[in-house]
Amino acid sequence: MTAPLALTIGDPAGVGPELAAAAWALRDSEGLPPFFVVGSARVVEEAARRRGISALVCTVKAPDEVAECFDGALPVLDLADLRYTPGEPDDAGASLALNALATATGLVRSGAASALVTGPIAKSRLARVGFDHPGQTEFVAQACGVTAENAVMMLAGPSLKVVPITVHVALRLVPDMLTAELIRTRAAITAAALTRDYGLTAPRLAVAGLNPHAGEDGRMGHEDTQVVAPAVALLRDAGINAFGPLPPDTMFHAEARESYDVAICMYHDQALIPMKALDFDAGVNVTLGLPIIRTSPDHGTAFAIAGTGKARVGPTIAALRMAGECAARRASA
Ligand SMILES: NC(=O)C1=CN([C@@H]2O[C@H](COP(=O)(O)OP(=O)(O)OC[C@H]3O[C@@H](n4cnc5c(N)ncnc54)[C@H](O)[C@@H]3O)[C@@H](O)[C@H]2O)C=CC1
Ligand SMILES: NCC(=O)COP(=O)(O)O
Repeated sequence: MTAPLALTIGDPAGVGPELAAAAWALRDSEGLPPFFVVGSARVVEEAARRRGISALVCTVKAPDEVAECFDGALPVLDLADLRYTPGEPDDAGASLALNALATATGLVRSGAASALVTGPIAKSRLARVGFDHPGQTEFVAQACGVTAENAVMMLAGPSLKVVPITVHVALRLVPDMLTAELIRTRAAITAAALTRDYGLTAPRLAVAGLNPHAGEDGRMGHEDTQVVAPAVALLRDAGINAFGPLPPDTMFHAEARESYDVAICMYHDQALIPMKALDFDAGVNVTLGLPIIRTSPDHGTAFAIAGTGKARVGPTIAALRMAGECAARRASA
C-alpha cells in the first residue's frame, strides 16, 4: 500500500489548519490520496468547526495508522495541544510550525510518508524561534543533504510554470548574484525534474532576460548578453531545449506561453507576479532537485482572513494532488 502524504499545519494562526480540514472534506470529490496533518489535533478540530466543517479528527501515532481512519476522519499526528487563535501568531505557534516541518520532513525521508506538503508559515515569525533559513525550501533541502543552490523553487499552475533563479533576496542584490553557472545549474535541475516527475520528455525552457527588453543590445544593462545568454548557450550545449534571453514583458501572454513548458526567471517577482495573476487559486510551490517530493500551496499565512472562512482551498488541493501524482510517478519508475 502507498504511504500517505504528510501535510504540515503551517503557522496555526494562519489559514493552514482550516484549509487542511477543507481539503479533507473534499477528499472524495477531488480524488485526493490519503494524507495526514502534522501539527495539533485541537487546532485542526477548532479550525474545522469554525469553518463549519463537520470533520472528525483521529489522532495517529505513525503514518501507517492513516489508511485505517482517513475515510471517516482527518488523521492528525498530534505534536502540541495549543489554543487556536486565528490571526494572532505567537512564538508557541511558530515553534509548532517548525516542529511540524522537521517531523514531517523526517517521516518523508524515512519513507513512512510518500511526499511532503507544507502549510504556509510566516518566515519572520519562525525566525523568532530559531529558524535561520530564507524559507521552507532551504530548510527541507538542508534536511535532505542538498545544497540551497541545488534546491529549485518552481511555481506551477494550470496556465504557467515559473522558476525564479534568485528567490528571497533584496532586489538590489540580484544582478550581483546572477551568474551563468547559477542559471545553468538551476535550469538544468528544472529540466531533469520536469522529465522525472512530470513526464515531459524534452521540456522547453524559456529564459527571461533581467533588464527591460532583455537589455536592448546593452543600452539597458549588460547582464542579458554577459550572463543570461551564455547560460542559455551552456544549456543548449548540454542538449536542453532552452531559448532566450527573452524580453520579460512579452513572454507571458497567452500565445507566448504556448511556446514553452516553464519560464526561467531571474528574480522572485518576475516569476511569481505573472504566475499568481494567472493561477493564484490553483498554484503550487514545488521544490525540484530533492530526493523527496515537496509541494506547498502558493499562498502565505493570510493572517487577516484566518478563521473567517474566506480562504479558498484550491491551492491546498492542487498541492496535495501534485504531490500524490509526483510520488506515484517516482514509485512506478
Ligand atoms: N508557502 C509559504 O509558506 C508562504 C509563506 N508566505 C508568508 O506568508 C506571510 C504573508 O505573506 P503575504 O505576502 O501577505 O501573502 P499571503 O499569500 O498570505 O496573502 C496575500 C493576499 O492573498 C490573500 N490570500 C492568501 N491566501 C488565500 C486563500 N487561500 N484564499 C483567499 N485569499 C488568500 C490574503 O488574504 C492576502 O490578501 C509572509 O510572512 C510570508 O513569508 C508567503 C508565501 C508563501
Ligand atoms: N514566495 C514563495 C514563498 O515564500 C515560499 O517559500 P518557501 O517557504 O516554500 O521556501
